[in-house]
Amino acid sequence: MMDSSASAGAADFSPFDSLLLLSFGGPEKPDDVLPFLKNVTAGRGIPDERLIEVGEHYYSFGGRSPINDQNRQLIAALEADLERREVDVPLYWGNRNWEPYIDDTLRRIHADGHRNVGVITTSAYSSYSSCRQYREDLGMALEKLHAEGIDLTVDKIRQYYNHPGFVSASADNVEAALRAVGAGTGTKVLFVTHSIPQTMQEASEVGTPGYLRQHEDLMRTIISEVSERLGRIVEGELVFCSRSGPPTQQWLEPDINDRMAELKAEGISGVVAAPIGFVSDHMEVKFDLDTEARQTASELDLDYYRAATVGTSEAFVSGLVDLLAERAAELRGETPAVPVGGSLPACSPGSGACAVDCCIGKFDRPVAPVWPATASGIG
Ligand SMILES: CC1=C(CCC(=O)O)c2cc3nc(cc4[nH]c(cc5[nH]c(cc1n2)c(C)c5CCC(=O)O)c(CCC(=O)O)c4C)C(CCC(=O)O)=C3C
Ligand SMILES: [Fe+2]
Repeated sequence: MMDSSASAGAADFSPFDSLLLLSFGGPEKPDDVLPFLKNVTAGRGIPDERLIEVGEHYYSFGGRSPINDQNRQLIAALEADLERREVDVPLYWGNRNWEPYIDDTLRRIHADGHRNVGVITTSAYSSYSSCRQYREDLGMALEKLHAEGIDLTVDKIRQYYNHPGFVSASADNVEAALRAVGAGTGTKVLFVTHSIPQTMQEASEVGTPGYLRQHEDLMRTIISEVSERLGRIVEGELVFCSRSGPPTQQWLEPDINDRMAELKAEGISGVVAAPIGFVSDHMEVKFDLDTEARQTASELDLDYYRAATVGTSEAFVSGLVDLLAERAAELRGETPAVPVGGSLPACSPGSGACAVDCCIGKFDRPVAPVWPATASGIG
């Protein structure tokens, strides 16, 4: 664990004079659903039928995604942690797809007199959707603001799937779930994440170990940690949810529903779904896991239990603040400890190795922060 520096007075967050939680965003009321979905899918080639279907998921929850309230809670938890460390740097909130939009928030940050923003995103892994696209969002917002005569500097923490805070919070959740179901043999842990197109998976392998290997690494770390804590071998595998895109396009498989049917046929009696791909119980978790996969399990007569997401757990939240402190120290030219749990190295910028063209998308868009490619090439 990193030293939180709490006892040694205020932790040094310079050069950051402001912080930003950058997230996906979601609708707050039924009228928001369609404009939100248009924002998400602009230029992404998602079939209309899929959009209508996903719109229904939101309407069945009153047209309100849980994600915004969860981010408000995460902000409150981060602020409490910063206060404990006597760090007097304000934390703001911006989203890719819904209010408060990133450019509006950056404008506010500037108007409040701040110039150097430290960013946390709500995505733990490397891929276009979960890392680079946020850098593009920042890059495009900065370009827009620059045209208005407003200039800011942004930097962000590394992808944190293997940061000890995220790893231990995730392991705690799997352990708690297995204790709750009192499972012995015959129960399997299905580690669940968002499916992505095969092409996006391949792009993620250019400058990092890749989306898939990162999940597998965390899964193995959790399995060995929880097996040790429970004193028995935990069985688990990686499955996917929330596939979209046209059927002709290859996405990561197996889908959790398909895999549960096979496992039932193989004699498995129950599953624990552990959503390691998501940091809170947003719509993918509430609909794809708690509604759809639970229903599939019930039809298959398979016991089903969903493990918690990291949410606002202490280990996760203080890990994020440690990551901000780590990045701030790097920007001051220091070489802070870059702790990892698992067998893969720290992701950029902790290792300084994220290539400029890492996880490149299909558009030629500016990115911020811009990290130079390094000789090692692997982050
Ligand atoms: C890797 C990944 C994460 C995890 C990392 C992260 O958290 O960032 C994630 C999170 C989320 N995805 C979300 C919602 C949606 N994602 C969609 C579409 C897509 N997601 C993709 C990937 C990911 N998505 C991809 C490759 C697409 C296809 C379109 C494209 O290539 O961009 C669509 C369009 C309809 C559909 O096709 O499902 C929606 C509505 C919400 C908000 C939930 C809420 O409202 O509570 C969250 C947190
Ligand atoms: Fe998504």
